[in-house]
Amino acid sequence: MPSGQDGPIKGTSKLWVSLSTVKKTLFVFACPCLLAWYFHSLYSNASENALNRSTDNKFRIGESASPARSSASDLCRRSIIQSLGIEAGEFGEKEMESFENVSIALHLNGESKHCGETSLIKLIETLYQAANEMDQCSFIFDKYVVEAVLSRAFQNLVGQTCYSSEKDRTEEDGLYGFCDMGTNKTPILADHDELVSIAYGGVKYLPCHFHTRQGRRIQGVQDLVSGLTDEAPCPDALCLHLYAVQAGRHFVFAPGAVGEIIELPHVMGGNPEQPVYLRTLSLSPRVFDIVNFFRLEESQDLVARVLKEERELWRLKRSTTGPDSSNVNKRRTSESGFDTSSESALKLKMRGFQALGFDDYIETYADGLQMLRYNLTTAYNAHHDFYGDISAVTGHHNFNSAGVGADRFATILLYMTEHGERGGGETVFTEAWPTELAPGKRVELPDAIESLRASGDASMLKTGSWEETLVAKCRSRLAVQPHPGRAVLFYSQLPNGKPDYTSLHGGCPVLAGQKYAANLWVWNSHRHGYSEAPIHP
Ligand SMILES: O=C(O)CCC(=O)C(=O)O
Ligand SMILES: [Fe+2]
Repeated sequence: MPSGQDGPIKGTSKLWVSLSTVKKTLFVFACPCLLAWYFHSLYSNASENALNRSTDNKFRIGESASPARSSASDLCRRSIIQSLGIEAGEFGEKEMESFENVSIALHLNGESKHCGETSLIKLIETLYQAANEMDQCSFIFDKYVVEAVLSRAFQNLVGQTCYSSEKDRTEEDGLYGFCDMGTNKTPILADHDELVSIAYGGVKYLPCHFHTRQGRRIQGVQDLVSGLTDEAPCPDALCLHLYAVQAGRHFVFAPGAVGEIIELPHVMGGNPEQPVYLRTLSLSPRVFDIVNFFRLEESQDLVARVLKEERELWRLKRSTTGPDSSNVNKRRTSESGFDTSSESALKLKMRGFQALGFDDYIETYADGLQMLRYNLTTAYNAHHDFYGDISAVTGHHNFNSAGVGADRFATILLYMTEHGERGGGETVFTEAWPTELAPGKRVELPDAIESLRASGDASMLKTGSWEETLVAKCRSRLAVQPHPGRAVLFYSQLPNGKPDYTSLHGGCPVLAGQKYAANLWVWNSHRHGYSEAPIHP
């Protein structure tokens, strides 16, 4: 059973706060200048091998499409080129030529290995074909149109190798079968109605959304070019890695190795002068340090505030578990309280969404910041932060995140204190081994218990108690040591929404001092208790 308590619900209306500069591609075609026509003629023949549909209604790559171009296709070509900033003189012929050498790797959400590869120039050519076929030529490219057009272009370019491995999908479905997981597996997110579906072969598919390796959502055609700077210098000759994310799902970071760094230049951290970046601690479960996420004063402010809190629902008191905050759990002996409204809590929640690759902060997807206090010997035994499909218990909320339900998706744990090497208080991931340890050096639990007892470090705990066993795990499994200002991210769900059972973790018994920490929980959709939340049928 996860840490209970969704936290008091502040209100039932959606609060939308735009986090990032909304990069809507808004290029008004006011003056069809010579340059546009130059590029128009330069590229007028270049796209004829793109997005071709054969008579059996399957996409074919590399075959020639009908060369007859309508004026709509001219408009598409001009508008895409203009969206790249070329008409504004930002990019000249040389830049366009250089796009040919820029490779783009497409990954399925959460996959470190790419499933397909193309060049930027091919993608641009295919984009205007796709926009034309979808009747979406315009000098104003809405973000959702861009996503639909990109989905269609990638379906054509790499759809033969980028497809879903889910049981109910085949190679034939290509990328569309991945982007649209079907009505039973597509949670209705806050922006669901804005999605622009793609009609193909008599079927309508929901589009993917596309993110850079750092998690930024592609919002306009020009982001394909500005995204390049995120990757410079081109690693392994692939200059831009894009991640296709299924409709209804969220971007999940996809490192290839422990220790890998992922910079988050779009996130303004605790110290605005210093960069924010992820350091990969584990691949399964996916655990990361978020370096420079928050600063000491923010942490002190949160602690001071919760200590002053007197209202029953929010004040620090013995923690409970379960979605309705009703059960005192013998295996969770900490105290907890909620900060749903302070400026620091709101700022951190917004920063958390931004770090996760959300382009909007959605209040109904977050619990209130949960403040934690652990006195000597108190702890939280290994648990998952997701609830699982417990609709039978709660009666109405649909927690089945693998379907259309909503459950906890990711946790950002904030630490406010430190306890020294042997002072406990770590967060242990009991299914993962310490990063730096060679496989031959791993210590199994019975040996870990024996050496703990020999050390006398846990003498204040009852022999044979779950707390003692937990300390032994904390010393032999992947454990994150608390430090003031340290923040750790881990996912409770897999990229397809299924619960990640390897995310089992616990708060280790505190053996020195008093621990303060906070949970920032992000759900995959509207959380339990809100009127928009998914209801079990
Ligand atoms: O205190 C910790 O280190 C972990 C806390 C935790 O996992 C929780 O409250 O859900
Ligand atoms: Fe937890």
